[in-house]
Amino acid sequence: MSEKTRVAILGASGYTGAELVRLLALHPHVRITALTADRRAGKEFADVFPHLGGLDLPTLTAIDEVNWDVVDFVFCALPHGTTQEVIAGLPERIKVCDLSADFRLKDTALYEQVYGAPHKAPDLQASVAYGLTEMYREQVRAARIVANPGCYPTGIQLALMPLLKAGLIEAEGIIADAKSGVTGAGRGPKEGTLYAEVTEGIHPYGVGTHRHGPEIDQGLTDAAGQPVVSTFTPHLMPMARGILATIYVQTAKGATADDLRAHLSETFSAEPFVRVLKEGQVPATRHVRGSNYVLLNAFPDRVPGRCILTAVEDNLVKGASGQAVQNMNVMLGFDETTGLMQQPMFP
Ligand SMILES: NC(=O)C1=CN([C@@H]2O[C@H](COP(=O)(O)OP(=O)(O)OC[C@H]3O[C@@H](n4cnc5c(N)ncnc54)[C@H](OP(=O)(O)O)[C@@H]3O)[C@@H](O)[C@H]2O)C=CC1
Ligand SMILES: CC(=O)N[C@@H](CCC(=O)OP(=O)(O)O)C(=O)O
Repeated sequence: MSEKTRVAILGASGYTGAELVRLLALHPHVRITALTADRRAGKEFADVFPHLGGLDLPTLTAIDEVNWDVVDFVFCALPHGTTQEVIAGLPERIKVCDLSADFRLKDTALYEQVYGAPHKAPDLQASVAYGLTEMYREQVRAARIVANPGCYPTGIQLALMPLLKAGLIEAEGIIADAKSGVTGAGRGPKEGTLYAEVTEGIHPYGVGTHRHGPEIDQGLTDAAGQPVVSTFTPHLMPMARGILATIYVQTAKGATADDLRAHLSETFSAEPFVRVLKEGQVPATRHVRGSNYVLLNAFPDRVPGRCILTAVEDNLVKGASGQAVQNMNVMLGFDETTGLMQQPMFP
């Protein structure tokens, strides 16, 4: 057995950082050699996340205290806007999977417009692969830096890209309505994620303006081979994890929901983490909790010429840390499912 890959997790005291630790604890080819935090630097990981207290892990440090000589691969789980400079400063031999939004948009001018700040590493951007693994596997395999997709764009693009590529749905009139658990907003304290603000209610946010809209359109445009501008509305749900996307599409002339489902089934038949459900089966966030699966289905609409697609995923797993481990497996030549085959917990 060759030497284990030495992994650093930057932002390990956050939700996606903790999920990375949980998943990597089962990974036979890696060893965690550095964990970083900001406010919690200096603390033991087990004191921050007692549920993972049984693991032998390094103490949380500030990023500038990491000894890069003992790191081969970096997961960057920092807030967006903080990542470009950090990654630009890493030794070139280190491969990176970035969970933030900092490198997801290929057009740096669009990035500046959407995120309201200049891109701090535009030279690196051109070589970054977008890590929607099932759609961009070969680019991921060849890349030194992979931008892990946003949680909402993961399920939405997986449902739509194959259908646009095949010409089974129209590029116009796509509407994605999505609901997320509160962990999607991160662990840092914010008024909007206080218990009293979230429980016993649901509300949309970023209506017509959410920053994942342009990210979704980037993939849809690539798949359609023509510009796609979609409608995307996220909602915050009184639950900890999970995303459900309900997507309304105009079918190409003559195409039915059965055709869409059959094409998705065929496209993903060899994919370990994307399952297309049987006719009429309704996906639920409870069916993917803690797992790296995405479940898809297609339903007929009463409105002639329209269909309804559904996608569910765990925002912290396939929507973040699970997909990041999947991308690492591809980048480093490991079996893609290594460390990721745990089944969902139910209920
Ligand atoms: N949550 C989700 O479902 C998803 C999140 N993402 C993205 O992944 C990234 C991490 O998200 P998440 O884990 O939810 O975030 P959290 O807010 O839970 O964690 C953020 C982490 O970054 C550290 N940190 C915060 N500010 C700084 C700073 N200025 N310099 C260095 N470290 C800092 C925090 O340390 P400390 O705890 O000490 O403050 C913590 O370890 C974000 O970019 C997010 O957008 C992507 C997909 C899904
Ligand atoms: C519930 C919630 O607040 N969700 C986050 C998205 C989390 C995520 O995947 O995306 P990023 O990596 O792009 O931050 C939001 O809407 O901003």
